[in-house]
Amino acid sequence: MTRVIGLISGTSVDGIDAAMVNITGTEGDLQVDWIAGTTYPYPEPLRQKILAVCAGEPMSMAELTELDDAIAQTFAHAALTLQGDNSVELIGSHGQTVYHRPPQTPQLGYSLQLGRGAVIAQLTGIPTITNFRAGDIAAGGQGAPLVPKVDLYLLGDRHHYQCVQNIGGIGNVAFIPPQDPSRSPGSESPQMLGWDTGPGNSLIDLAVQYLTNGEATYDQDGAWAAQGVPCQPLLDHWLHHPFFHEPPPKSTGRELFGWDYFRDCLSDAEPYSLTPEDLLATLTELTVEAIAINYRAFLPVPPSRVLLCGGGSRNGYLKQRLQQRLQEIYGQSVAVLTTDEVGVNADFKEAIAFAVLAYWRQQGIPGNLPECTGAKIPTLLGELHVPIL
Ligand SMILES: Nc1ncnc2c1ncn2[C@@H]1O[C@H](COP(=O)(O)OP(=O)(O)OP(=O)(O)O)[C@@H](O)[C@H]1O
Ligand SMILES: CC(=O)N[C@H]1[C@@H]2OC[C@@H](O2)[C@@H](O)[C@@H]1O[C@H](C)C(=O)O
Repeated sequence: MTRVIGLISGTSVDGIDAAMVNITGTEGDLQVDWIAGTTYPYPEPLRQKILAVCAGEPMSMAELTELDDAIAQTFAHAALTLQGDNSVELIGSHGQTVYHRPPQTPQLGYSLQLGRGAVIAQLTGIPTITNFRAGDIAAGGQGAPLVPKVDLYLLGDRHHYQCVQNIGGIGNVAFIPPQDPSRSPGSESPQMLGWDTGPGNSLIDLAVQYLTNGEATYDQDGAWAAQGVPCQPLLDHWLHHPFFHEPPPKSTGRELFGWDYFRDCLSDAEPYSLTPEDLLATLTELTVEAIAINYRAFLPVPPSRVLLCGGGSRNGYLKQRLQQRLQEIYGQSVAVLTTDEVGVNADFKEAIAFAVLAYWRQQGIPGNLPECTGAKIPTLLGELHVPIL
């Protein structure tokens, strides 16, 4: 058994999710037992700097290195706070994505996560694995999504065609066909798939901040959007965005669905004189429709159930709209649950996944799935930093 802490701050930049778990087994026999989790907020000035650099604001190398170390120190504190009196053998730290560029043949992708591992290892005294995306990218992959292989072993089911749908700042899906070991060798099952579906909460959050002058950061439970009506012509216009129609493998980030895109949305919306409620309903519908379009175009069979995770799984209005939309496109009811309902904490699944990816790195097991990232081969993910005692 290995006790591991997984750390991540995602594209919402809402704080560091830290999960402490006990891990045994390898792949098919992987067992992850939950011990504790916490979300450790960034100090507000640090959060603002991260959002600024994500929005493309210029920064000197000196400022960038300061930011890198400030993030590493905050991640280390999050790990130490969660660790308490427990003995922890390994940390898997995703870090903070500040830039993500998907590959464009012949150019490789590039993905930059800040919070350097040597500092985290030194401050915590715990071996730390970081920089998980680089190995997949060097093998020609998108470097994302990396969580699907963990989803496969934690959430794979004998009978269901499942979609594990993360709705963070950005949305991503892992499509997992039934994992029935008794299936006869000749009876081919569709392969596992995974890709980014487009905006998750990023545009909804930006709209709430814009509409409240920064007083609020998100639409709790979707209560504000639920009072509005989506503007169909505007939605149809936004859905022409090529990312929604690009076949997988594909990945994205705040570079595509951040402030600049939101400003374009606002100017597109001007002729319709929408109320705040209608604007939020339309942006929420964009997230729903992006998921539905991607499923309809790229899944080989309809999912029999969808397991939601990430903060968007707490948005009751969004969840209800997704269920209705999937029923409309497939002409049959599709169960939409949260991963909590099948035993995996929906708020901490990504943090748990980076604990598992670190554990796999230590065991010499590849963490990527080429069918999801487009990498040429399965590769070891991450770099090990050992504290100097
Ligand atoms: N109760 C809630 N109601 C509605 N939305 C919520 C609720 N709780 C969280 N959210 C949304 O979830 C977002 C955070 O989600 P999450 O932490 O999964 O994103 P992330 O991990 O930063 O992003 P990514 O998965 O893209 O890296 C918040 O910014 C907010 O929009
Ligand atoms: C570059 C980057 O940080 N991408 C994230 C982001 O957040 C959601 C989506 O875009 C996802 O594919 C990816 O993270 C998750 C943890 C992944 O790699 O599976």
